[in-house]
Amino acid sequence: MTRDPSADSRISAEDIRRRKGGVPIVCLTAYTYPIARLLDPHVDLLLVGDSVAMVLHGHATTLGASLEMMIAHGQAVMRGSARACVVVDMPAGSYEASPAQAVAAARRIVKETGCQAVKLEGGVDMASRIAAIVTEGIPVMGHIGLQPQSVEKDGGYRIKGRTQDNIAALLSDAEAVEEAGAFSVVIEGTMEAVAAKLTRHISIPTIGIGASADCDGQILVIDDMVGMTVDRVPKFVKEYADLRGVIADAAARYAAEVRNRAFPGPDHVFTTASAKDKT
Ligand SMILES: Nc1nc(=O)c2c([nH]1)NC[C@@H]1CN(c3ccc(C(=O)N[C@@H](CCC(=O)O)C(=O)O)cc3)CN21
Ligand SMILES: CC(C)C(=O)C(=O)O
Ligand SMILES: [Mg+2]
Repeated sequence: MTRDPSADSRISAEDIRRRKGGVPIVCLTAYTYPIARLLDPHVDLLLVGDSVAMVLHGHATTLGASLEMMIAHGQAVMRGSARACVVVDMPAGSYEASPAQAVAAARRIVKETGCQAVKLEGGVDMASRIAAIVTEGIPVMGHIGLQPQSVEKDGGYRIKGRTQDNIAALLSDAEAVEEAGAFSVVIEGTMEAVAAKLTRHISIPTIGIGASADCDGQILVIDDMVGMTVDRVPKFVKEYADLRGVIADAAARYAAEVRNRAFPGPDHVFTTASAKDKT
């Protein structure tokens, strides 16, 4: 049940673009209908990240995400959100080959999910893909710095902007993404001072993750933020809740009550004496 998909009350990519330098833009990932329902009132932007392949599907890296996977989760998030700008990650292998491949994948994502924008990883090297998608009328969010889809090429998740060469490359990437027409850009896993410098250097909003409080907005993976991630969480994550603990405790109490026959109790079964049956 998509809530009012045509309503212009939904935050657009252009609305996000206009928020450069203003109140920080609040972003989180979302992969499912119930989480989209819960987060939508609190955030400006929901990202259906390809991190879904790791966080929900148990793949070792985001390279396990497919176009079909991203579309299925994008549809679920759109059904649960009414207000946020919804952005869907383009998975590895769906846009690198050519601008034409990128346009075909972006069109399919938007057509099948109704999302507001797509995101892809890369700077100077992927600027032609961004420009081609934007020309089709589909807003694009960039993603520079630490690019998880390049984890095999980089030999791990390495923080960027530690050397002068690296800083110059990041500045070129930020410029290229802006010039290609992106409405905003994620800056992931960079030295703090570099993220702040990139934010001042370009006129589109920067969304930081493991970056800097001086970015124009912040994003985290929802499961990390609520303490649901079972694998090691990156250093930059702040856990605002302990859902692992809440779920483990609930499972332990349920298991004990099933074993000692305390569950189901009188309120959880149908008998002629129970009020529930009189409806
Ligand atoms: N659950 C989850 N949350 C994330 O934020 C996230 C993922 N998964 N998977 C894809 C990427 C990978 N992320 C990461 C993971 C680790 C570091 C990190 O701590 N890097 C250290 C160690 C590098 C190394 O081992 O070589 C660094 O100093 O670079 C950074 C970003 C962020 N992304
Ligand atoms: C964390 C963000 C930026 C992301 O790309 C993802 O979740 O896939
Ligand atoms: Mg991603």
